[in-house]
Amino acid sequence: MQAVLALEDGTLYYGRAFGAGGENWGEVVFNTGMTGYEGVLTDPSYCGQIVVMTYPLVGNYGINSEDFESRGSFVRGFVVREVCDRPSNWKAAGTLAEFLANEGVIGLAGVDTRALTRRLRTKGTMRGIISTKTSDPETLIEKARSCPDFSAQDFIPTVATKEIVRYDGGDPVVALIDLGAKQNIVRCLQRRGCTVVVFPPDSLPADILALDPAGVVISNGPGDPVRAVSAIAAVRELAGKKPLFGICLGHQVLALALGARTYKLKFGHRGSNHPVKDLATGKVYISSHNHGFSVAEESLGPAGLVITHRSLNDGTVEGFRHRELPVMAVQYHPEAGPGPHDSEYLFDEFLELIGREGN
Ligand SMILES: NC(=O)CC[C@H](N)C(=O)O
Repeated sequence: MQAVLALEDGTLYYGRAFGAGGENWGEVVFNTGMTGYEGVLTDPSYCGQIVVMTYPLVGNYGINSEDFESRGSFVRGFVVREVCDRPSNWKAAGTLAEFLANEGVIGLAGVDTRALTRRLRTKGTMRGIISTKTSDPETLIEKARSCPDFSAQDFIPTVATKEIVRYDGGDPVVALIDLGAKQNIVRCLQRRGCTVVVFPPDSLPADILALDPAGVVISNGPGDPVRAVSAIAAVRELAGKKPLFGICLGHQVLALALGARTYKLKFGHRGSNHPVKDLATGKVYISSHNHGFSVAEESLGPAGLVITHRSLNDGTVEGFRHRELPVMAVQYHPEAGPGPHDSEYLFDEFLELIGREGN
C-alpha cells in the first residue's frame, strides 16, 4: 500500500505504508539517532509529532516492551528510509510494523529521509499530514496548511498520569511531577535507592509538600512549555522549599517559573548523538536530546540562574543552576533511553544537592 507525507510548504514524499493505515497530522521533526527507535516511539515528548529517522535502516532489532519509555506510542506518524521486516535480536517480541499497527501509528518507508531532513533544517519544522489515502495530494497539502499551530495545543493531559503512583525503594523519597515522564527517569532514581512518587501534572504544591519529599524532579514532556501553566505555578512555589531538578520540559518549566524565557528553535535537537559541554568541568558529553524549544540565555541572569551546560552544535543553553537556591536543570536526557548513559552522573549531582540541603 502506498502512503504519502504532505508538508505545508507543498512538498510530497511518497513511499510504502507500514503499521497502521489512515491519516494523521502533526509537526514533522527529525531524529538523528542511529539506534533507539523503541525509546523514541514511546517517549511521550513526541506527542503531536510525525517523526522522521535520518538513520537509513530502522527496525532491525525488532520491538520489546522492556525498552519502552511509557505505556505506548504517542507519535502521529513514523517515517523511515528502509524498514526491516525480519528483525534479529534475542529480546525481540515483534516487528516494528506490528508495533505501529497495534498502536495505530502510520508508518511510511522508502522515503529519502536525509533529503527530507535537509528541507526541515533549511525551512524549519513544518506541519504535515501522513496518509495512506494518496489519490488527492493537493487536498492533503491544504489540510497540512490548516492544521492547528503546534504551540496552541495541550498534549500533557493525554500523556501524563492522572493518579499518584508510588515506586517503592529506599531513602530518599523523591517526588516526580509527571508532564509526560520517560520511565527511565524513575529507573535511574530507583537504581540510586530512591523511592519515587509520581504526581499528576496539575498537582498542587501543597499536595507535593504533604509527602515531604527530599527533592522534586520535574519531568520531560510534550508541547510548548508556556502551556504547562499549572506546573509552572507549582514549581514557582516549590522553589526554595525543596531541591528541584528539571529535565527537558521540566528544565523549561523551571526557567519559566523563575522568570526566564523560552523560545522555539528552528528545527530542534532530536537524537542520541548531541555534544554538550559541562561548563564546570570542561568535559564534553555525547547525549540524548529531544526538544524543539530552548531557554533564552539572556533571560537567565535576571532570573538568578547561571548556565551550566551548553550545546556544542548550536551554542544553546543545555543546563542551569540557581545562584542561591537548590535548583538544577538540564535540557537534555540524563536518563538516556535511548542514548548514551554518560550523563547519568546528573542524578548523582541531584542526590548530592538533596544531601546538602540536610534531608
Ligand atoms: N523532551 C522534552 O521534554 C521536550 C520538551 C518540549 N516539549 C520541547 O520540545 O522542547
